Amino acid sequence: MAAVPNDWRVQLRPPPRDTRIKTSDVTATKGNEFEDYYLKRDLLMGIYEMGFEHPSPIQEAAIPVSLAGRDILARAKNGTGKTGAYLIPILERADLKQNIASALILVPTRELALQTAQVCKKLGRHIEGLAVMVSTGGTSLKDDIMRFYQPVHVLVATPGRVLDMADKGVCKLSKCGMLIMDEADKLLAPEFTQVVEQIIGKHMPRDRQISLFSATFPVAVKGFRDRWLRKPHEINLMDELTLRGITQFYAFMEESKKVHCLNTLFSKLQINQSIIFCNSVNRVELLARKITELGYSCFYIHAKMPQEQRNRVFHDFRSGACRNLVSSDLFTRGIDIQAVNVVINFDFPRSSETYLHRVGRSGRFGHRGLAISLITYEDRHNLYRIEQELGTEISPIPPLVDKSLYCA
Ligand SMILES: Nc1ncnc2c1ncn2[C@@H]1O[C@H](COP(=O)(O)OP(=O)(O)OP(=O)(O)O)[C@@H](O)[C@H]1O
Repeated sequence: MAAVPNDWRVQLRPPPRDTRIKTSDVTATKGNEFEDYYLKRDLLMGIYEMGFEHPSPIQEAAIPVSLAGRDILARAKNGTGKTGAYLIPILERADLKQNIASALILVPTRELALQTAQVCKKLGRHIEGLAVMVSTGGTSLKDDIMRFYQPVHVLVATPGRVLDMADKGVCKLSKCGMLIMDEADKLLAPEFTQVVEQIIGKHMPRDRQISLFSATFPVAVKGFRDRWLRKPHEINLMDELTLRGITQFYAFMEESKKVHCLNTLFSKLQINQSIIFCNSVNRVELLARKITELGYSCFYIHAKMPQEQRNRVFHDFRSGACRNLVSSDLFTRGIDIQAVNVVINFDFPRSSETYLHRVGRSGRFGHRGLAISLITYEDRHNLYRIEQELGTEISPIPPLVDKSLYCA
């Protein structure tokens, strides 16, 4: 019997369908299909096998423009599919005939680099010969150098290591015509800007496409945009700032009562997985110890831990080995763990950007989530300011939190 054009779809092995309710942050689409973008079949296969049935709003807005080669400045809410929005065009356009990188994806943390590379490999799993490489600080320089002698088509990296490799002449970016800056505003914070500008100015070809993605674009981004982007196509899908599916509460208390309060939250809430944020490395370790003493399972992670240990914690938490993770702002951006339904600000963040990215670790892809901030007298002005800046309401926590607000 002659093959019907669509029979390749029958052979696909997508994950079980996600039947949970989703908010309009991801469902309010124009009705496009991935097939509308004329993507190669082996890429489409990877997309469907990820369980992506239709493009999300940011994917609809960014994919066609990016395929056309234009610079992009895209702002969309946390967890609404920005990674796919930039990876799909890259995978479509990467030149597999040359053995040096066609695309560079810069991200601010090593864990996010690993996660992004994993998604890239999964989306591209049917693309024959595709080589995706991760290059970050905290790993052996020698191994990285050896790896660069192998073919690489898509490079996911943190800025410092890639500049080091490019300066040494090991990482060749002369034909790298696509640059993505994910969590772009973080990459343009003082500690990164110069490094990023050197990568572009010294090592990338003049004819390059630069795309910036984030949920937050403070004014600091403007200078960079004016210097490096050429008539960027601007996308802003943030008519309101916080995610629709996330319910936000605060609990007012003295500093000394916070651990007791956390204990109560653990016993009362239905936590699938939680991330608990502290404002310093010391406080992360102290709190993790206290939670363990209370008898709850808990991992912790921060940037001062050895990289191997960080990787292990990230991997084990992601695979569900532990219910709670205490973290510094290392995990504030980009980390995508679908099982996290509760975020707790044990320490209240100082900026509205940090608040937004932290609470966005729950409620991924339009699902429901709960964000609870423990507020002391000193935090009261901050709470008010952040509420104003985000135009959102953070209410006092009720004695009983309705489970339907944050459980599937
Ligand atoms: N079209 C789609 N259909 C179904 N699920 C999707 C689709 N696109 C992305 N997802 C899923 O949604 C989740 C969030 O996506 P992603 O991590 O790309 O969000 P993001 O916008 O980059 O978030 P953040 O701003 O926090 O970095 C992921 O688990 C991803 O697999």
